[in-house]
Amino acid sequence: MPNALELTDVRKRHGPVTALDGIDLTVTEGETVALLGPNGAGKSTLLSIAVGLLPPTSGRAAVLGRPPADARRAGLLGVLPQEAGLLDDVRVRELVAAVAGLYDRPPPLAATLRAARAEDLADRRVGRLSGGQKQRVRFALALAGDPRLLVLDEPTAGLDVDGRRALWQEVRRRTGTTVFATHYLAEADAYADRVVLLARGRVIADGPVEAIKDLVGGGEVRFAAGGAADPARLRALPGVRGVRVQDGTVALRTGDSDATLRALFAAFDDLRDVRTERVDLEDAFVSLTSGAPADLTGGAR
Ligand SMILES: Nc1ncnc2c1ncn2[C@@H]1O[C@H](COP(=O)(O)OP(=O)(O)OP(=O)(O)O)[C@@H](O)[C@H]1O
Repeated sequence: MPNALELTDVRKRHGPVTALDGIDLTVTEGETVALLGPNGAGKSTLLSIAVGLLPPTSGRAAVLGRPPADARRAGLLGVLPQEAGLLDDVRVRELVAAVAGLYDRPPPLAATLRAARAEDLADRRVGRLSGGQKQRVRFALALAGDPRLLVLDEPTAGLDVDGRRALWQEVRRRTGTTVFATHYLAEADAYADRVVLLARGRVIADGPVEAIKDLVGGGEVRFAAGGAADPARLRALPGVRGVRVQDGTVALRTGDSDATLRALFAAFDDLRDVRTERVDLEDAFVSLTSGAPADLTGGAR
């Protein structure tokens, strides 16, 4: 069975800007994959190439074993691009019906509108809709061919709480493959099986949500350096990824602050000034980009 999505050494240059710098990515059928990364990391460029809306400078993209544009035409691929323009003068029902009409076996229009929570918008003119309502219509267009691969670029942008919940409910309900870009770790956490972390056009980490959460959502445990400042002993504590001793303070980078703290208190009885801090996502991204790629798959991928 072909993979849902396969990118092989994909590079994209815009003049002097390298947007993608050698991306290899395989998504198997049935996976829900979140693409995370700071602004300018290359998420939209990657997704645009994956769905055939942008040609790569070099490398190859395939959707279900076909060139992405073919897969789109065959109704295998549904796309919600970032900031896609919509025709203003038509009614929602006409627009969704016209797009569904491009496919061989589209689901009934009512089902598509319902799935995107756009039924109540059916008779409205697209140009008069609010930003969040337009996003629902874009989602309906992505669902219109009942695709096997759904690619969503920041799908919840502009949606209210109810709209976000409805969108994720629909993604969960579907049996196909979904790849989505988001800035929200919480969305990746709740809805993805796997997270691909991008920075500066490269994949810097790729693995199950829990492993990435540890990596980017870890913390730091600090305390006054005293008898417990032996770095080798500290490095052996559960969760610890790095040890720094500076100006009389020990700082432990950890993927599991609770486990590290428990072991620390059990191992040393002269601890003073113990504090824990969470490392924020942006800090984690910055520190990850300066290091080697993190393989969290145990070589499985
Ligand atoms: N048409 C273009 N011309 C020149 N540079 C571009 C173009 N499109 C993207 N870039 C650059 O490529 C890089 C990757 O951009 P991209 O939009 O893919 O990032 P992103 O991760 O989606 O960012 P964001 O989170 O802000 O949406 C950025 O440096 C961007 O400025």
